[in-house]
Amino acid sequence: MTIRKLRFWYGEKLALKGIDLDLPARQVTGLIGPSGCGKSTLLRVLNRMYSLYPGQRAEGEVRLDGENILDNRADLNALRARIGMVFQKPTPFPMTIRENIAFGIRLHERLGRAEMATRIEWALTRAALWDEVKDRLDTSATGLSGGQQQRLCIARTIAVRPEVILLDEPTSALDPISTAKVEELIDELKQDFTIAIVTHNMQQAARCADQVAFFYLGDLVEVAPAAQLFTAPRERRTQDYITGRFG
Ligand SMILES: Nc1ncnc2c1ncn2[C@@H]1O[C@H](COP(=O)(O)OP(=O)(O)OP(=O)(O)O)[C@@H](O)[C@H]1O
Repeated sequence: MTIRKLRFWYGEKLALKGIDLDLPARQVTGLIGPSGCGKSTLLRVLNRMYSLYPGQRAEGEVRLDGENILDNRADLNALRARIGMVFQKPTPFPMTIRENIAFGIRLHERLGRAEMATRIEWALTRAALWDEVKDRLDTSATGLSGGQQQRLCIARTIAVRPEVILLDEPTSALDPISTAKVEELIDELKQDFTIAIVTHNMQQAARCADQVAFFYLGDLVEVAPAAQLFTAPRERRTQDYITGRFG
């Protein structure tokens, strides 16, 4: 995914001021920066979520396999299958574990019963949840722990086989053990998916991300391989942020 000259407005307010960033295939890109710098806004642009809100608009290019997804002619339903999103708080639907996965698949594909069962098992296995839920697929997803619910949301996202997965602070509501599981999962998923993760946790960015992008007040200040950004940042503002001088 390539982002070029991306500007984004909430009404009159310019929230992204001209972003150029590549999300390399099968790598994890960490998005960091102080509160309000535009990280979540960027994710909302990348899956066109803003289109639901009048007064919000984007300018520039976000290309996925060559197609500019900001183009008004882009098919939003198809796009949401290609670009999945996982939010900060686990958001299982109030239905069974099986139905949580099947629901999203049905929006995009018609699968026979056996194929559906295979796809559900595949998604739950890839999300490292299958062993914990295989005997309770027809019970309510709301009975799962927070960490399990978040892995269910990841399973629901990958079940439609997207190309890109956007994660908005996916572990901020989880305990350390569940966080470690989700981080392991991210590492595993990057073999097949292009991943962007917003995080406030710099250790998490250092652990999970191949490259890290530092945002400040709507600008992309610096992007570099994680090891470099955290040990030898080029920009003073990055240095100040990672050493805790602000934010
Ligand atoms: N719905 C909205 N209407 C107007 N301005 C908004 C809206 N949502 C966000 N903003 C503004 O856009 C800017 C970027 O916000 P955004 O939520 O993307 O930041 P963030 O880096 O994700 O912050 P946080 O780390 O706190 O989640 C902020 O100045 C914010 O106040």
